[in-house]
Amino acid sequence: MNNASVTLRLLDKADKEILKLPRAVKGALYDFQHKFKTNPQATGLQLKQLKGDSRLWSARVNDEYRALLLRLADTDWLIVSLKHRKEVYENLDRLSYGINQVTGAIEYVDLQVVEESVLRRVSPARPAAPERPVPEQTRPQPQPQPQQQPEPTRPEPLFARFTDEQLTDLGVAEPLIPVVRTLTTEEQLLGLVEFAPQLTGEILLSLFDGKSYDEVLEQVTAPVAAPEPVDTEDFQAAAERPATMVTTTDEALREALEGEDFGRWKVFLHPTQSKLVERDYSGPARVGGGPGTGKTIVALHRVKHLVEQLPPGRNKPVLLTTYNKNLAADLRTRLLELGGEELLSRVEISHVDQLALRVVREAEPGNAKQTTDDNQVLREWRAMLDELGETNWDADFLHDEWTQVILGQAVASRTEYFRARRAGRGRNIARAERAEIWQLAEKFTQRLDRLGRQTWAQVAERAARLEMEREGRIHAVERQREEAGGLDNIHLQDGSAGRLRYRYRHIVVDEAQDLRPGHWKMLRAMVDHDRNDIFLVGDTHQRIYNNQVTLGSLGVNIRGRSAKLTLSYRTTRQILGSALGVLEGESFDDLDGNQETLAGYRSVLTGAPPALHPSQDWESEREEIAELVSDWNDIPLEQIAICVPTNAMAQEVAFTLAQSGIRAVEIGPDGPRGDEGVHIGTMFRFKGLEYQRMIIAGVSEGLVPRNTVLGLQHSDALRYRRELQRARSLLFVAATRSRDALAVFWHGKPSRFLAPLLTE
Ligand SMILES: Nc1ncnc2c1ncn2[C@@H]1O[C@H](COP(=O)(O)OP(=O)(O)OP(=O)(O)O)[C@@H](O)[C@H]1O
Repeated sequence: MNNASVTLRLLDKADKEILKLPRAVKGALYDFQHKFKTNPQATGLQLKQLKGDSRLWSARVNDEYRALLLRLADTDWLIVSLKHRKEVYENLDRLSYGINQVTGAIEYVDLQVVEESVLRRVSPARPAAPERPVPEQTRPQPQPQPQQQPEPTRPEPLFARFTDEQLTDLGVAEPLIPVVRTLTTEEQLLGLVEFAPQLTGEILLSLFDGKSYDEVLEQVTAPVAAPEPVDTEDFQAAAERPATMVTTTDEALREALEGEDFGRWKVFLHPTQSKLVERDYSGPARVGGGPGTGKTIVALHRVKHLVEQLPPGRNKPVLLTTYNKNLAADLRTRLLELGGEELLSRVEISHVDQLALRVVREAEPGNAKQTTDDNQVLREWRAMLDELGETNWDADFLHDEWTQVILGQAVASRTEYFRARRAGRGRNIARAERAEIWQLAEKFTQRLDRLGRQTWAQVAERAARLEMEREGRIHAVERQREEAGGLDNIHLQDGSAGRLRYRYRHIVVDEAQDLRPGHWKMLRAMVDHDRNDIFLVGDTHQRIYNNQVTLGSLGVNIRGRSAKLTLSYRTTRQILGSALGVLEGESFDDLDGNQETLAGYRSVLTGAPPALHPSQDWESEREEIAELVSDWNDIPLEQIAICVPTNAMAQEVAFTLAQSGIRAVEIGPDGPRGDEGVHIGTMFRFKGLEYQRMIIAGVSEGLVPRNTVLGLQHSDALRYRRELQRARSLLFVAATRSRDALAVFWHGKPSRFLAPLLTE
């Protein structure tokens, strides 16, 4: 045996066993992997084949513990479990392993562990359906109710309507079928899911939640099915498939064995995630998917993958960008965790406005304008309209029109504006009205100029123009080179042009749904049209700013390179069902003018349904919130967040909490303004964030959506619809931030968006 090249890997779920072990055993395991890789045959390791079995081996970790290993090939080993010495050698038939015939993944099951987990959950009095009904999308099939008779009949098994063959065709691990047949309650099913291979859990929960066989086949199985026929004897080929979730590098193995804070996201990507990370795309690619499906995780791994393909160097040819400063800081932290300083040193991380501002400053070093946020700009619009005595147009409308149509499409003249497309902008506007708007927009631009201010939309638009001009110069140089017959013998007219290159080789964008058209044009011009040029992740259901774009029209052609993640790693099935209810009836785009749905969006995590808290008035609501936060004293305050409709309400909640002695920090545009305390902010601030428990407060009619939105219903029906959708998306984002618990508060009349939750 060639000891120098021993491969040792860890199968997913074995890490969960390891996490539960005493610290000393983990330490021993760490030493074990080192010794094993040096020489598996070393006597101290007592490597031996388990009786009657060709692939399953055991090795000594310490006096008490043994590692169970699958021998994939001569020098290729896979740790599948870690057990107490006494548990390893009895009843070996219970240890089952094989290659899933649908996905080609290696699966390992300890039937005894699964059976015990199911038995622990036996609770005969409980019906099979979840404790509380959930909305239609995730509603389980009607289940038989327990009989009222003194002699209860046995409840029907959960999966009686499916044949064994159907279950295995979907990808359920074959050795588990007999146990699956015994399940009669949701609790038991959850017991099985805990120790079953990942796919088995996903399939069974989807069926349990009411999805049809065909839906599960399409949404759960097909995305992970092996593209080629599966050889169920070829373990080494199976180990290389994305469907087999294993550690692939020594470092990842060490981390998984070591880590108290071991991040599974760093190592065990879902097969659908890893395929997207590793794919070679012929041009810009997009990954969509509901909240918590790991889009950011995929973006981070994609960056790592791209960096690994780069030739050695010291520059930063990869740009990772997102919507705001806070999220960019978070990306930096996580990228560092994923790949250390070495990875970070090849990646530029900037939020997109910062990037645009840098481009503008670089081109106009004298530009000392102050950049103003949307609220200030709106105030300025109002002030101008007041001064002009203008009552035909309201500030919000003009601001949106200026930002989205005039700046968004880089409209440069009145004539161009007459012709500009106003798709999705609400009511039609006649030519004479356009002339009025154009004049007001010009006045407003001059006013800002005089004040020495600029808006972020102006910066984005300016940066886009500058970058496009720059790209034009790059093309001109290339043409010169070609005409001169090569690089060496050319005489460049512009001395600087020789150094002029695209700024990046690859661009990765998170939170893509909220970028402005100007941002896209700028990014497009920063990278050559080449393989793997732009990779963007985002979810239009979470679009909370009015920046609807059609990427194709901005030069970012994602057609044919669009994919979707559907398994939530954050939100429980209960919260997910309620959150989907909030979006009911709306339709969403795919960033490229087509429709996008959340079909297949699911979770295997289970928890309590959202708690609903009606209150008399705002004051009592705040007091009840303070009480709930005091009750949640089993977790750090920073893991709790409170989300409210307005800034004023955020301050009021913070005040009430302070009176109860609870520390709180507000989340500003750049993130939390302090380290300690419950996080409080408006719904806008929670984009991309995640908390253990979440309170959404003030979900009252008139606040969510705002009265001003409701007022548009008769004056501007299209804009009303759009604003209503945006308000729904805001609530959807807020509701999907929590991992464990969600509490919804309101006073007076509940928001119309809560109707699906209240009628259950
Ligand atoms: N393969 C994985 N293994 C373990 N955890 C994962 C995995 N993928 C994602 N997660 C976890 O799920 C959570 C959500 O991931 P992430 O933030 O990437 O989702 P997202 O799709 O970007 O969410 P949102 O759209 O709500 O911002 C995070 O806690 C992340 O660590």
